[in-house]
Amino acid sequence: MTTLTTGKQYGLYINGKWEQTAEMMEVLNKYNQEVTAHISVAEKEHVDAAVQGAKEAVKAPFSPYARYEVLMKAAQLLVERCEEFAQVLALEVGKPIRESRGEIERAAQTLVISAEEAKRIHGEGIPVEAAPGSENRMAFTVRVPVGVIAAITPFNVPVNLVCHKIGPALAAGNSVVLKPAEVTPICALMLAELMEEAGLPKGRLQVLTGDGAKIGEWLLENKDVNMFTFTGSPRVGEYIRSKAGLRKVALELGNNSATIVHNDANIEQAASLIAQKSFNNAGQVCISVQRVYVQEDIFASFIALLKQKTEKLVVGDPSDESTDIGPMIRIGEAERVESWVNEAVEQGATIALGGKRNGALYEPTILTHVNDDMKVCRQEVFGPVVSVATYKEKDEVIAKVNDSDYGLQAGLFTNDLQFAMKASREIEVGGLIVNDASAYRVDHMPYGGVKNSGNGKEGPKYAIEEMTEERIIVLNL
Ligand SMILES: NC(=O)c1ccc[n+]([C@@H]2O[C@H](COP(=O)([O-])OP(=O)(O)OC[C@H]3O[C@@H](n4cnc5c(N)ncnc54)[C@H](O)[C@@H]3O)[C@@H](O)[C@H]2O)c1
Ligand SMILES: O=C[C@H](O)CS(=O)(=O)O
Repeated sequence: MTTLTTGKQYGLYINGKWEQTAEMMEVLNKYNQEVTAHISVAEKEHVDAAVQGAKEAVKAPFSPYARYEVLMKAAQLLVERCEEFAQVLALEVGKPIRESRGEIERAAQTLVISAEEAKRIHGEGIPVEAAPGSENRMAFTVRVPVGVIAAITPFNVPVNLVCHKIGPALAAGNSVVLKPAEVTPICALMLAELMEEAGLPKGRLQVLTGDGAKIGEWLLENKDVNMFTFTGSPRVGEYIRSKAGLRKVALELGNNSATIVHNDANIEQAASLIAQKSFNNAGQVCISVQRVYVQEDIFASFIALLKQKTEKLVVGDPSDESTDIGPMIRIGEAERVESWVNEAVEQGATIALGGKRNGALYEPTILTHVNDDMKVCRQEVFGPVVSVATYKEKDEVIAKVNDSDYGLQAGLFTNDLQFAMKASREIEVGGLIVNDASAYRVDHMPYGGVKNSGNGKEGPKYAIEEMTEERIIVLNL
């Protein structure tokens, strides 16, 4: 197998072999909607073979240092092939080429961090001798792999979010059965090829493509899967949790991220960062800024700056070096966003900028005069739309941010240390970003939400904790 070029047909990656199926599925170029490649469609027998192979592979020795070497080598290969991967991302996601390169650079870092963590997995001494009657005992814990991990990933960041699953899972000594999003599967298949070249033992990584709901169901039915790690929509996440039984489940789900701009903030900086972080990847980022709350004294000047900066963003062909915003993942998704904006306008919102659609391209859109119950505020837009509302008091805005089913990350621009500390105590999120927008992430930080945004943390160190079991060893001396 080589990399994506138009017309290519991809197989499933099972037990180190590429297997093409009779039924194939189209992968579209998201900018021109042309068929660019075909992927294989896994059936139940393929799912079971992949899980069985993963279960066998986990029994073979694979030392922490060997895991470190494989992951470091994979990171190096990814850096060398950055351009090739980025071109594929631009095609299959519609992600602008400069942003695509950024994703590949981050993914390589995620693999490096995972490699480093492979050498640091450790337990602790437990002073059991402190208990009466246990004077002659000693104890310590070790962390052991959970076994076979099913990793199910979304379309929007298909290289780095796959690396956030396979990196820590392999570093911890597990096997992985990966099910990438059906609309953006090619990069995951290329990653499997790269892992093999980096020396990953056969069977440690299996990749299944095809119908997400069917493969998901067969994975859930297979009792040899020990853990599910899922990134995607709350609807599917909740379903997986309901069917996984007593097995481990880690969920990274959606958000309708809020960012506060207080009247003492650097408004220029806030407007620049919010303009950038509301519209990256056409707003299809789980921590993308969706709700902005601006202190009412500075509303007019903030909106003027935000418009000025957003107007400069170039919408168009993701392969073009000058493009800032490419197409959404499907024309239907752009139509949904258009209908939500139109509905908000009917309910009293004003379009300060944008609001127009051309196929899958939706212009970066700023809404004002919104209320918290409009879909564009209450639900996850997952598109290039930001809604700006005002507030008077600190308690009021904290309550507004918290009036959400979600809680992944939030942003706060302020120079008031007391406010920043109050917000860090009271805002219900997995991460609060002070003097930046909600969409800040580096790959070694703990990352994950509360409420309907999920549970469990990613970032290799934290994911490894989820992907291992703590076992206590007690010595009776
Ligand atoms: N919190 C995070 O880190 C994070 C990161 C990226 C995306 N997301 C969220 O992902 C969503 C967008 O991604 P999406 O549209 O690809 O999500 P999605 O839930 O539609 O799909 C995610 C994955 O689940 C698979 N799937 C679909 N039905 C399934 C089923 N019944 N059982 C098992 N798997 C099934 C899909 O094929 C895909 O691989 C947004 O809500 C976004 O916020 C969250
Ligand atoms: O879509 C959500 C992603 O987790 C954000 S990031 O690409 O990891 O920064």
